[in-house]
Amino acid sequence: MMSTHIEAKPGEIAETVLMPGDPLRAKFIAETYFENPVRYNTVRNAFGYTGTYHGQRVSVQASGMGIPSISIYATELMRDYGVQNLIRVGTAGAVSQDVHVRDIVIGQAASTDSGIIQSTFGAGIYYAPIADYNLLSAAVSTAQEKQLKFHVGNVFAEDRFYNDEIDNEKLADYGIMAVEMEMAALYMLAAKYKRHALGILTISDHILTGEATTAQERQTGFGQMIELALDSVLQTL
Ligand SMILES: O=P(O)(O)O[C@H]1O[C@H](CO)[C@@H](O)[C@H]1O
Ligand SMILES: O=c1cc[nH]c(=O)[nH]1
Repeated sequence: MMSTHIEAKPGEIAETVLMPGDPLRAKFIAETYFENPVRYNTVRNAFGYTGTYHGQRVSVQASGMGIPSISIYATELMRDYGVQNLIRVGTAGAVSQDVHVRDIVIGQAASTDSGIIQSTFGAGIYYAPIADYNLLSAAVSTAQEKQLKFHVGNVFAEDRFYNDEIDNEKLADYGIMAVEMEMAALYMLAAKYKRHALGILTISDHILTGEATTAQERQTGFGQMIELALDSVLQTL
C-alpha cells in the first residue's frame, strides 16, 4: 500500500519518525545520524528515510511547512503506516526575552491561530493540543543530562510566517516562548489517532531582537536538537 503523498511500501517506515519541515534537513539527519539509511520517499521531494540509530530502527520524514502540510504527512504516517511516535524537529522564532537564538524549546503545549481547532470541534471549543507526557518527560531528563540550554513550555503554531498583525509581546506575556508553524496540528492529530507526539525546536531567529541564523545552519547546524530527539525518544521504547 502507498499513501497519496508517501510511496513507502508496508513495513518500510519505522514506528518512530522524526519530522523536520525541511526535506534537506531530513536528508542531512538520515545521512549524518542513521546507520544504513534507505530513502523510502521522494514524492514532491518530501524526503523520507529509514535507518537505525544505535541499533534501533527509526525514520525521518519531511513535513513541509505549515499546518496543512504536516497534517497530510502526519495523517498518512499514522493512518496508513501505523507510526506510533512522531517527533517534530524544527526551527522557531523566539518571542520571549528569556529565550535566545540556538536555545532549544521543548513544546509542552501548542497554541495556534489556525482554524483547525474550530473546524474540528465547532464553535465555542478551544481545544489545547499538548505533548505526549512520556516523550516530554524523557526529552526533559535527557536535556538535563546533556546540560543543554533548553526551555519547556507553550509554543505558538501560526498560520502566517510573515505576520505584521500578531502581537508577539502579548504572546510572550502569556508565556509563549517561540513561534513556529506546525506543532498544534501534530499534537491534535496524534491525540486523534491515539499516538505519541512531541515537538523539539531550535531557535533560529529572535523576533524581538532581529538576531538570526543562516539558511545553511537551519539545514545542518542544529545537531543538539537531533541528538536530543533520538537519545530521549528511543530510550522510551
Ligand atoms: O524548520 P522547520 O521545521 O521547517 O520549521 C519552521 O520553519 C518554517 C518557516 O521557515 C516553518 O515550517 C516553521 O515551523
Ligand atoms: O515559523 C517560524 C520559524 C522560524 N522563525 C519564525 O519567526 N517563524
